[in-house]
Amino acid sequence: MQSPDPPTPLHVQQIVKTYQQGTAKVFALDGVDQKVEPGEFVAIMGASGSGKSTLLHAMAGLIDVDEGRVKLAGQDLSQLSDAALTRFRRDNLGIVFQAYNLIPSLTAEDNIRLPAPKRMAAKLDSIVEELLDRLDMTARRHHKPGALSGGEQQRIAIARALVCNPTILLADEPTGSLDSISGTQICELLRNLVDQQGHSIVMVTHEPHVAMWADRICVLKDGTNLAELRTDGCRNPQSVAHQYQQALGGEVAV
Ligand SMILES: Nc1ncnc2c1ncn2[C@@H]1O[C@H](COP(=O)(O)OP(=O)(O)OP(=O)(O)O)[C@@H](O)[C@H]1O
Repeated sequence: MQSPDPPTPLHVQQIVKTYQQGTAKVFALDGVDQKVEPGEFVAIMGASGSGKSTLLHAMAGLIDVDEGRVKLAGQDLSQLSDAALTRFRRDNLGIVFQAYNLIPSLTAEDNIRLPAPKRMAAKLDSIVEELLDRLDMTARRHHKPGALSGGEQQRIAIARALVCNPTILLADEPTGSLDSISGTQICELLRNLVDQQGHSIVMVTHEPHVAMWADRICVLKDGTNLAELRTDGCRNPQSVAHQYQQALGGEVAV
């Protein structure tokens, strides 16, 4: 018998999110759709204020939306209680931030272990070993974040995000605090997670040379889907910048 198809990792349907700014109501998201397939790497681009972070936070269930639905691994997040949502997020979602958000007093290895629930105890050692190896961080496992470079800290943050084997990895400007060499290494690492491990990734970035590592680029404008760009695996920042510029109808530096 054939095994059933895996559920769609992430399906965002017509989501609207407003904020009150003084007397004005701001539509941070105004009817956004997005579907991420298994093993797909999607970048979200857009000008400052276009809604990128709000979309990522809505995808992560970190904020409630006013309208529409966020389905993660087939589960409508609005149907879960707060406690159930917290558990569901831990088991199905990995999140990586620009600022790494590691606990300074814990070693690299203990930061990776942090999100794992008790029921994983028996297999946690081997999972952590494998993550340290896969992310080339075994030699640095006993160091605290303050003794690691930015790129190394981000590797540990990615390992921590993967420790529960999530359905999807969300990354908010993961290279934003890194020099270009470390940033490229993190992009290569994310790409390998998709190509070699079959992970699904959504990454917010405003940089064409980072977005080019994705399979597909969703361009937001004023909280709406403006365009979908395909990278076709050619890793060409000029081509991405050109398509992005055309979509926005303005100048974008590479
Ligand atoms: N907590 C909040 N309260 C009020 N307004 C908010 C809040 N968060 C976001 N906004 C507004 O929603 C809109 C979208 O913001 P968002 O941070 O999602 O944009 P962005 O594309 O991520 O921007 P940037 O690239 O500058 O980070 C902006 O107009 C912003 O001012």
